[in-house]
Amino acid sequence: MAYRMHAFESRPALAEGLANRVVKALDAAIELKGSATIAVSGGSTPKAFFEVLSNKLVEWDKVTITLVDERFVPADNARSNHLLLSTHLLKGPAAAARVLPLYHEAASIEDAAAVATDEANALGAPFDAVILGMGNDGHTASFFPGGDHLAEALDLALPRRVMTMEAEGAGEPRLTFSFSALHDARFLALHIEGAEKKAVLDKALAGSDENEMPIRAVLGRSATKPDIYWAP
Ligand SMILES: O=C1O[C@H](COP(=O)(O)O)[C@@H](O)[C@H](O)[C@H]1O
Repeated sequence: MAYRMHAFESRPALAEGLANRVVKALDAAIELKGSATIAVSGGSTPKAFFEVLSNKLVEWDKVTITLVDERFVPADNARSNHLLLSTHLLKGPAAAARVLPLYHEAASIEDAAAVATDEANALGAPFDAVILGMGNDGHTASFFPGGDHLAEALDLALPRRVMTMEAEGAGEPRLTFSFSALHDARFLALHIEGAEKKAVLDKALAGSDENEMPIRAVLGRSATKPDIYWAP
């Protein structure tokens, strides 16, 4: 598996280092095509990184931010990844960014996924930056072990899209970008923190079964070599 490891002494140092690298990716995209796109993860890990990034000087009005995955809950739900984004990233200079939510009020989660897919396709591909996280079960985005649509989600032959996912470990039904929409980001990062996540990463790197640990798809088959950002 090919990847670059960036190990930091502390979580604040990681947040600063990753934010600076993301600024570089966004600036380069704006310079090249006048706009930039970034898809970020939810969960607890990205909070400090979001706080640092929100204060960076970027032409944020030219940036569209979306989520790699979302719970099928409205944006005011405490478990919404969108709420995390609104609270920790969409403030200060970054408040000028455009946001593309994955959750939409719709008759069904499938309808919401179709709306999110159409909106994302209008952005153009690939993403300029994708920041993935990882759960202790080896999931990333909403590619959960045992997920009802895991095989389709990881199939690079299928089109870029937002799809639905249900899994025992996922809690609510989920919306997630397909691996085909994420793997070729111009900058592809995996952001993990702590000894437990490092042990999960080491286990993932030592094996090949993507059904057991879907993060292996990212580490083994991404068109873009992933940059792993880790701090104890
Ligand atoms: O369910 C999710 O979890 C992962 C990891 O979250 P963390 O709390 O362990 O940092 C996250 O990457 C994903 O976006 C989120 O929906």
